Amino acid sequence: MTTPFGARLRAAIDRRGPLCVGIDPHPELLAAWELPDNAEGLARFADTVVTALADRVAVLKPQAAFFERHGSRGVAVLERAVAEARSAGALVLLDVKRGDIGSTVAAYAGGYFGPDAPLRCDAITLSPYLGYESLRPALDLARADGGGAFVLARTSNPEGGEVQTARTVDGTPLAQAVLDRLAAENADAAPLGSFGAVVGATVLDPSLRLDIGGPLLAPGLGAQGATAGDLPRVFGGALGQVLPSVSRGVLRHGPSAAGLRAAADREATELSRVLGG
Ligand SMILES: O=c1ccn([C@@H]2O[C@H](COP(=O)(O)O)[C@@H](O)[C@H]2O)c(=O)[nH]1
Repeated sequence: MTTPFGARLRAAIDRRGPLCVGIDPHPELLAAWELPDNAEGLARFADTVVTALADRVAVLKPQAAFFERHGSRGVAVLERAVAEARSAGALVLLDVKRGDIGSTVAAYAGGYFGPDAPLRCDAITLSPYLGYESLRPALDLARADGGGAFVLARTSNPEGGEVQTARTVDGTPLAQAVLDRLAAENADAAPLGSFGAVVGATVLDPSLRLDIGGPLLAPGLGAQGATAGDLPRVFGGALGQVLPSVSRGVLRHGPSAAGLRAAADREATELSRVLGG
């Protein structure tokens, strides 16, 4: 991939609107779609979402956990879904939240970035809570491959604040320290940096400086209670960098492709109204 992820994401949002839809095959959703809770059900679920949405939303975000719980057959389904979504025109952000010591992070990253990577995708999620620099091998590999990463800063779950509002040795709140590192990562990138932060749409923390020069993935809409109308308050002047993410709020409108498309279109219209573009 020669064009950096940030530029490809900006172009996709300009073309298709600011929406990321998650592919989260929860057991409850498989049941609601009358699919078996096994690799076969998973494959039909993923295929339905990719066929319905990969040609219209900017980003699809498979949640790896729901595939990995089915073992190697689930991971094979994930590999196919990622490849098919990308070839149908969506950017794929694989939600794996990897984080470890640097040498292990390098091994993880080799699975996602590089021409021969089995799960080659456009971007992944990373957890910086073993120390931001432990992520360096993944950030470097992503950059070299024209890929990107979204690093957890202030997550949408209520427990996140226990850790993320704690202060570093120099007194900076941990989430802010992550955001500051990402701003440095994106220095000089235009029109949008390739290294984003995860900041939940459920979180209201006006003290956070969100101007990182890269995208802000905002999960928490729909099932976790946030609405599009909350985004201006949560993101303030950084609203133009926000990539809202919805999983169950769209997926519960399946299994028909028409139902999924209508739900995604409603979300995109509402988000475009709030975010502009
Ligand atoms: O802070 C975070 C980071 C990631 N997620 C993931 O996003 C989706 C949310 O699903 P919904 O059904 O829209 O609630 C899920 O895959 C999470 O693991 C998050 O929610 N919050």
